[in-house]
Amino acid sequence: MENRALLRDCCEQMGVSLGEKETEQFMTYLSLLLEWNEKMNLTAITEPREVVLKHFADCLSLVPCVEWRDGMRVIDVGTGAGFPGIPVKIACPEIELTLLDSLQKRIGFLQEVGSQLGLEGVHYVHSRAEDGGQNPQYREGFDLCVSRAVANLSVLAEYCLPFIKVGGRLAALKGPDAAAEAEQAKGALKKLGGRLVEIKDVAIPHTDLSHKLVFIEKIAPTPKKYPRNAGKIKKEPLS
Ligand SMILES: C[S@@+](CC[C@H](N)C(=O)[O-])C[C@H]1O[C@@H](n2cnc3c(N)ncnc32)[C@H](O)[C@@H]1O
Repeated sequence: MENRALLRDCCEQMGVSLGEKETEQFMTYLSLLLEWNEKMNLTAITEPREVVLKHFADCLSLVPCVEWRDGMRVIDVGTGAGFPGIPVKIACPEIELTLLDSLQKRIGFLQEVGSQLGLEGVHYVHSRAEDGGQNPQYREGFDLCVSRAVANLSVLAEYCLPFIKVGGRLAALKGPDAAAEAEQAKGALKKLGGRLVEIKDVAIPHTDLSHKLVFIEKIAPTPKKYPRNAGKIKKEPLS
């Protein structure tokens, strides 16, 4: 199946509506990703079909699981080449999206993607999550934080929860060990003002792959001492 048709079929099966314009935006994103990947390390996945399934469809699986609102403030922590933030933004253009990553060259790539796709309401932030979460400009300023493949849930919670408003959510795209990670992160979530809401199983069409979506609600402000510095977070994960 040709890439456009494959993407549209995945979307149909997942209940994501994608028009002509959005489909073309994905095709431009695909070309840019593969072109820039020859000059810099953006993704280990280099087959166009695999990009459509393992990056685009994988990230779009989040779309039917969230109530998207006009002007909703969303941050993607450790976005890398834009996953899951850019696919979500293409499918839900009404959100305000902040893409944060600690690698400047990836932010440069994302700015080019945003410009070529004509995306509006996207903010590009070169920062470590630990620094961004202590910055008053970003702290507790988001309705939703999304993240994929950045850290285990205890560490990820310390990176992400400081960005989220009380009443907002973290949606983490996780592998098969999500439940065990969530169990291990219980103490961390409590200290950071979070509460596990649900873990959803998601199947990716046209593959035998599945992943888990972990939803955490922010129920209390995060104490000022979190996030700690990078060394501390990794050496002594909260428990
Ligand atoms: C394995 S990649 C995953 C990228 C993307 N989320 C995806 O699913 O394809 C991890 C990304 O997180 C970024 N990262 C790791 N630690 C970070 C931190 N403390 N603050 C901000 N970004 C971080 C890295 O630069 C990298 O781009």
